[in-house]
Parts: sequence; structure tokens; C-alpha cells
Amino acid sequence: MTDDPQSPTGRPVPAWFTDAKFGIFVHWGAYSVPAWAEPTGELGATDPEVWFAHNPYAEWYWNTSQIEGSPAWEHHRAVYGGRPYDDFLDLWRAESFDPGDWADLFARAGARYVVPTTKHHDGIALWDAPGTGTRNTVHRGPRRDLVADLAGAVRARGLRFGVYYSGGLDWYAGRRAVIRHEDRIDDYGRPHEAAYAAYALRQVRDLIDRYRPDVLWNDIGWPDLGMADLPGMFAGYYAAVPEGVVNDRWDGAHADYLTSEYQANRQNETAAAWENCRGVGLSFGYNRNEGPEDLLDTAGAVRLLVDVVSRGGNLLLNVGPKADGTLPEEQRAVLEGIASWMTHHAAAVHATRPLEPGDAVPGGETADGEGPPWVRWTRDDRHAYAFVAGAPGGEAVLKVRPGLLDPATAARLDGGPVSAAAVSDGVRVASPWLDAPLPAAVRFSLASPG
Ligand SMILES: C[C@@H]1N[C@H](CNC(=O)c2cc3ccccc3[nH]2)[C@@H](O)[C@H](O)[C@@H]1O
Repeated sequence: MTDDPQSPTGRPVPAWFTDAKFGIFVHWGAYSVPAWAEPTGELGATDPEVWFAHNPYAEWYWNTSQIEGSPAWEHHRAVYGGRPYDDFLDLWRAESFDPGDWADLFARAGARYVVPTTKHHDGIALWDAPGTGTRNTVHRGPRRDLVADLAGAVRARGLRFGVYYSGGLDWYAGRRAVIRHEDRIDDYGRPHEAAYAAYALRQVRDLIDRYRPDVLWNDIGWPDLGMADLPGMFAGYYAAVPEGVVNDRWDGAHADYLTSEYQANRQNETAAAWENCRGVGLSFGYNRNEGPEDLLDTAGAVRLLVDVVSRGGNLLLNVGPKADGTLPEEQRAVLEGIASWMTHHAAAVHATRPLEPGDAVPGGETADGEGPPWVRWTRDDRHAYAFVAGAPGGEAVLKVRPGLLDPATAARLDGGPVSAAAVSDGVRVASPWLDAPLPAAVRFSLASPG
């Protein structure tokens, strides 16, 4: 990356983040024991009127299972007899948790950073967090500092390590009101008391002191009475982690980059630095009810990653481990598929940037106008990379500015045969497999590098 985009607050975004392009989110908690939600749909594309009672986010089980008459409410009574949620902490054993295995897979998939939940909305900490007594995974359930275990494995493989913290919701230390509708979150779902603000600040500072996280990923905002603490906390963070980055979910207090989630807040994807997060399926926490129709396949995940990168963003793709610490096979398979694709395509993803505006027309055209194949572009200082999929007959006209690239230098990154020739409105390429759902990249030398 030759130029660090300025963040929304003017602090240059560290190059490691904008070059990373791909991170792995991990939502793992007591909610991974029931692992139960209705796979209703994606955030931003689902009717908010039904979202909470039919929440596809399995990590919201505490809330959803308390909405009288909801399917989760029925399930919790039928299967668990309505037992207290905290029983799930003691049922959570993580007996097969192998952080090195996870980190190996994440590294092979081309991820450059990993962000696990350290405390989600249920308030259960995955480290020996101050103020939690024994209500954490060190003293109960797994009886491990899961944050430290994953941080060590991830960093041993050269990946960066960040922390997710639910500052805005804590159904144990904060408000325990059941949230039935979006407009109820802010005024009675979220804790704003001074005691909770101090509690949350102490925990985030402890995360910084113990793990020096490369990303501070807060969620759902910060308690009103704690807002005045944040400038000092961020100053302390940057002093401890000079290349650290902070997301945008601190109620406007600060942001090094902006986020979107599934299809929500896509308007943030025009920022100088931004990140889209979503699960492999419709949930962040493991949901045993998700089927193949609810999950991205490898081609879908690769297209999502390439589309995000082609527009200057990062993808933070979530996996939801099972309570025993294994990754669900169907989610693991997607990461293995990305890993296989990355063996040839990493150079066209990491440390690239979008083409300049006007250098290419999004979506190419087929030679015979049958309808556009899927086309996205990235570039570095010397090359332009065309990712092509679904090109009927393996042919496509890539509409690019005349003179941008040298068709004679066309080469498929996976070594397959490709022919290219300049045409009036771009470059015609032809290659077997360009009609496949999984994108293939064709590299071109830039006619004028830089
Ligand atoms: C990663 C995901 N975040 C959810 C809460 N999302 C938001 O508060 C939120 C989405 C969003 C998108 C763009 C800008 C701000 C946003 N906040 C959580 O409720 C989910 O359990 C999960 O942890």
C-alpha cells in the first residue's frame, strides 16, 4: 500500500490494517452450548419487526429465549426446562479446543488478523476479567484463559490479534431488560450507569494491559456516563499499541475505520478505511439449525472477499466454534476452500488497492453481450488484477481505460492458459474456467506503473 488512507479522525490508519484485507472474527461463548436460533435472514435485509423474536444471531440466545412465545422461548423450555442461562457456562467444556489448529487454518486462508469475542452481550468473559469474580472461562466451564490461548497461537503464526468487547450491552453487569424491538435498545436495553461505565472501562484497560490487542473492536456503543473516559483510554491504548486500530462502534467517540455488518450500514463502505463483518452463515455464534442454504460456499465467500477488497475494504469473516472447541465442518470447509484459492491469488488480494476511478467499468461485458460476467479489479504499483467468474464460454470483454494495461502481459495467477487482445472499449480475454463460479485472476502489467 503506497498511501495510508486517513481515518475518519485524521489519524493515519496503520498500513498493516489496510494491507491485511482479510480477518477472522470468532464468536465463541456460553451461547455455543444451546447453539440455537432461527436462520431467518441477514441483518439489514430482515424485517426489524420480527428480528428480535426470531433473531438469527445464536449469540443472542439469552435475549431471544426470554421473549415469551418465541420459538427460542419454546425451545429453551422444551429442551432445557427453562434452566438458568448461566448453566451453559458450566456446560461449556471446550474439551477439543486446539488454538494452533485454528490459527493454522486462519493463516492458510490468508487472514492477517483474528478478532475473538472476549465478552459478548451475556457478560461472560473469556479471560479472568476484573469485576467478574468466577463468572468467566478461567474459573468455570473451559477453565482456560481462551483469549491468551488464541492470542499466543495466532501471533506465533505472524497474524495480528484483536479483541471484540461488548461495551454497549451486558445482560449481567448492566441492564437485564429483554429487548423485543430495535427502538428499545438505546433507552432501556443498554446500561449507562456510572458503575457499569467504570466496570467496562476497567475491563477494556485490562485487555490492553494483558494482550496488547492490535484491534479494539467494541460493539453497540459505550455507556453515556463513560464517554468522558474514552479519550484517555484511547491515548493509553495507542501508547501501548502504536499500530493499534479502533473500530467505529463507540457512539461516535472515535474511529480509525468504519464498519458494516452483513447488509447493514453499507453506506460506511465509502470511507477511507472500512471493514465488513458477517458470519459464514446467518449467525455469528454457532447455530445448529443452519443448513447449506444458509451458508456461503467457497465461491460466495471468495466473491465477497474480492468485492470488498476491490472497493478498498477489509472483510472480517466470522466462524462460530462449537462448545467443544471444534470448528463446524461446514464452516471449516469454506475456510479450507479459501485457503486453496489463496495459494494462487494472495498476491492479487493482500496490500493491493482499488483501481483509480474511471479506470474500469464495474462488471465486464461478454463478447456477445449475453450479460455481464462477474468482474472485479485490484491493483498494486506494477499490475492490475482482473477477477473474472461466470463468463459464458470463458470469454469476456473487460472494460478498462484504453492504455491502462498491456494485454500482451496477461497471465492467469493459477497458471491456466489465457489470451487477451485490446478492443475498442477494453480488453477481450478468453480462458477456460472463466465461466466457473469461483473467480480466477488475470494479471496485467500496467502500461505506466505507479
Ligand atoms: C458482530 C455482531 N454485532 C452485533 C451488534 N451490531 C451492532 O451493534 C452494529 C451493527 C452495525 C453496523 C454498522 C455500524 C454500526 C453497527 N452496530 C451483535 O449484536 C452481534 O451479536 C454480533 O456480535
